[in-house]
Amino acid sequence: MTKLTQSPAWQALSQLSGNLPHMRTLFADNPKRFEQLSLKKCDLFLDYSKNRLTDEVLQQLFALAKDAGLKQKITAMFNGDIINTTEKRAVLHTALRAAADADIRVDGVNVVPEVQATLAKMEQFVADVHEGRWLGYTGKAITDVVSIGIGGSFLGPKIASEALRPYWNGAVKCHYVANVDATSIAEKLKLVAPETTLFLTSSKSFGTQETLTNTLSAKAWFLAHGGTQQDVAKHFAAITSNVAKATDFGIDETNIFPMWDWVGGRYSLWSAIGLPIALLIGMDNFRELLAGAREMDQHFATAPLNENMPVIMGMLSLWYNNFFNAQSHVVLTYDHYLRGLPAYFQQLDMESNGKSAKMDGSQVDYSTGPVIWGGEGTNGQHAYHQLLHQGTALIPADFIMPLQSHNPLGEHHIQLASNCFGQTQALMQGRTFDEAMAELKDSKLSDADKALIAKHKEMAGNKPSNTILMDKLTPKTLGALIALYEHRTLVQGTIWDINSFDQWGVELGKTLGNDVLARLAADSDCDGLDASSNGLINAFKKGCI
Ligand SMILES: O=P(O)(O)OC[C@H]1O[C@H](O)[C@H](O)[C@@H](O)[C@@H]1O
Repeated sequence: MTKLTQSPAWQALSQLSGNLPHMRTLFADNPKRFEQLSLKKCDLFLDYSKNRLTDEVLQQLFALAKDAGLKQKITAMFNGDIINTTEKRAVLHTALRAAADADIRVDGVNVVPEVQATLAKMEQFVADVHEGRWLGYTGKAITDVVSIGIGGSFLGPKIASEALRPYWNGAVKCHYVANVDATSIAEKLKLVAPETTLFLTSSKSFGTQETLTNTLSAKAWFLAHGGTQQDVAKHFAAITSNVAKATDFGIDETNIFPMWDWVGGRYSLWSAIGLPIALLIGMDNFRELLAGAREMDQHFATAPLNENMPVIMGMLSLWYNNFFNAQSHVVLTYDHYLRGLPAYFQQLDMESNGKSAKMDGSQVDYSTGPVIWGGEGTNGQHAYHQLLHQGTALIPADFIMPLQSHNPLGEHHIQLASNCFGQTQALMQGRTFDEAMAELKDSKLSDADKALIAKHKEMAGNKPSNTILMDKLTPKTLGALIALYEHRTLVQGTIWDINSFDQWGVELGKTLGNDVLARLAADSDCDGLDASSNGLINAFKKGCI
């Protein structure tokens, strides 16, 4: 057993997990449960009362966090200490949204002035595009931006853009290309004209196969459709920490926006990687997004553990993962604009906490990051919610809903809210056999059939959920919400003693992909790998099955 699983708090939680009253009882026994187990911070309201929680459980969860040195880890992150130890890097996405006069040092140098200078460069660029000063090769203003990137250099900007649709100012359209599948870029290029299109390549490393291939194809298309080599500087820009590679590739140095090795890809939408967002919503709104995240940072850095929203959410999810064998966690957004958020949180959390080596290299003997998945409500209610209610797996859920809609229309929003709250209630209380029988009272079924159907209608309930509310979805509330989930990830990674900021598994995939590429391109048949891989590669080379 490891130090963690032997710790008194872990042992106590293990005991408590088997001896808890049903949540129905917890609510019936304490009329103040909602007031006591909810909090409002940074324009977000968290109701965590529908969880398998007692005061004792909470105390032990916070004791576990304290023993794991969570407070110290939070401070170390904000200070720019090298907490990404396998890559020897600081983890400072928080510096990207820090106050302009903050002093955050990496290797003794304050990084905030560089961040502010980049924001100023973004501001100028966005203004030039919006106000028609940035002209294409025929002298026309830019109407379309094609943003090329993948992973952290794609999903954050795409999802945030989608979420902030009501704030688009209409100056430009933005199209995202990630997949190396040619269909992805081919379909986008059908929508744009070379003389009015700006290509933005987002790649921290400027070495990612998909992104470079898509950028090369974009450039070839540009040159084949009227643009010349001299015109490239008017139509291609990049965001990268590898300026040399980007200039070698042919991007004009003045069109390069910097990022830094202390920003992880999946934490980078706050940097110039967020340029497509700024082009859609304007720089003032982009700064609001940063301000929302900054507020959450201040809260996370200063609030005591038991009043700290990311800590509470992180510890609750860990409670189910480690003590109830919950292998997945579902995020359900009751807002169409937030429909992409589950996929973004999936990347954020699973790439961060999908680890099994501890910081010292030894293996964990407890489960770590769960599968994160989800979708928008109410759609999921007519599909996978069935399994949430009656399946054999315990799946804790986060429900997220703004109280005011950007599209107030008839009864839509009140119905949406009724579904959201109704689902959390159903998950918590379930339905007893007697209740199911009572519902069947007036049916014409025989008593035996009534009893049989009641067995199928019976639901254990006691299924945990959090509900996160905000007045309205704005750049600021979105910033706070995303930062909340970022910090929740750190909380769990700290308790599990894993590095939430590297991604060696993803990198193995990249390396093997390159090896296979060489074999696919070779003249001779492949026979050097396992029989399955040889067979698949040779089938591709033949071009038919
Ligand atoms: O921004 P890039 O260097 O092109 O990297 C794009 C992505 O590559 C890999 O998949 C990493 O695991 C991601 O974290 C990263 O965001």
